[in-house]
Amino acid sequence: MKRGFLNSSKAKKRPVGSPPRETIYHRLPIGKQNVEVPAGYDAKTHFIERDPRLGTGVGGMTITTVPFVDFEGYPGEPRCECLFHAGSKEVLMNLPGFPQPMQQPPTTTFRLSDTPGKGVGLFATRALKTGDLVFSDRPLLLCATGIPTDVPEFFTQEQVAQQSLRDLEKMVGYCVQRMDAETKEAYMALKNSHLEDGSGPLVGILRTNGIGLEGLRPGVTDPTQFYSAVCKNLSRFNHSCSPNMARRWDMLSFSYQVFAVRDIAPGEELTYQYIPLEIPTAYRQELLKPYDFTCACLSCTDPESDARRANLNKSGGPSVFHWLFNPPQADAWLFSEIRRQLKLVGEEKMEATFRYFELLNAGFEACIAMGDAIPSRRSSTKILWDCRGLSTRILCPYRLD
Ligand SMILES: C[S@@+](CC[C@H](N)C(=O)[O-])C[C@H]1O[C@@H](n2cnc3c(N)ncnc32)[C@H](O)[C@@H]1O
Repeated sequence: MKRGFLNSSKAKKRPVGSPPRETIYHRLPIGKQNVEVPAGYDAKTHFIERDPRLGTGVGGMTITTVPFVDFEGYPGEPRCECLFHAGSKEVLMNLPGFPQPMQQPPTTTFRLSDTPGKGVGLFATRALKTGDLVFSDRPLLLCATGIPTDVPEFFTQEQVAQQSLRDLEKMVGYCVQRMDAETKEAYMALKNSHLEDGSGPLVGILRTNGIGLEGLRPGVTDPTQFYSAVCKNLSRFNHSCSPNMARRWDMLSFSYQVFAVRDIAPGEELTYQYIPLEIPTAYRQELLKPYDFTCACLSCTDPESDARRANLNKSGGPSVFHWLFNPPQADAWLFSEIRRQLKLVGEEKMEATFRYFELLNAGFEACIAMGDAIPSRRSSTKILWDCRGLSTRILCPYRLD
């Protein structure tokens, strides 16, 4: 065959009689796959590697390292290899005071250790209090998602997906090549649960360990167009549907900060959520499939758990607005309803969820609305106490800004 034929416009035309491809395949495959893609369709995404002090330029993607220049005054700060969409680098360059060093707790809080049936996990080395900073982690790799793949029209959906995996492997490869030996070793040591679905080895690690990151693309709201961050320690957390950790992204230090959402005893496993927690068990197990394990946490094995979570997730939960207007309720209703729901949060251990954050704030507002600024005057001490300890420090895990 003539060289370059597969990339010619003639070759890209759909053969007569073949069905048109209606939608672009966005979901990457999981499980066992064996999809053949004709050779010759290499990634054509254009990216540039520029002087680290310069921006991305118009329309292009950039491979760069963050912090961009020597991190004066903070030697030894880890570096993150980034594949940036156009505009993301400028977000950081225009951030007053960027970059800042990562905040760390005064003493070590965790160790990595093998966990039966789960691989490596994190364990507390000392007692941790609700709201404590457990560690900060700058990603090893921050990879753009939703990168378009240029394929001929006659490719099936499965072939499009396979080709985008190949293109991504190539681009992650460029980033990994730039890592220093230690960072590369840490990346390659991470778990890969995508061994048979057509992902290459680097993309397999990205898909197993990547954490969605938004806030770096001004004006872009499509979640498939954000970033995936792979971290040295954060990516070692095992999942629980009742996690004891929550994370927030700190743009200035370009790192995730991890907090305890309840008191933790020395030796306890530290866990966080890979998926939303307010949904029923069967749905959670479905969403966990790409990670290739069945969750056997206390909630997943308790037949009463779904009912409790459904009760918590009901719309029109207790709020000052509801108490006043919708329809008006007695004072006692607001506090008793907040307490009833907080009890459910406690039973289900869902302190890492946005629902808990909302309930604490509802309690806080209720105390103010009823003139109860001094906690001991009503039996709302616990609510106020939790508010001060938690909601000021922990942001919703889904809202990273
Ligand atoms: C992000 S990694 C977590 C760290 C991993 N355990 C390791 O050895 O590096 C995700 C992988 O950990 C394992 N895992 C996480 N949570 C688990 C759980 N609750 N039960 C069993 N395996 C789990 C699965 O193999 C999953 O693909």
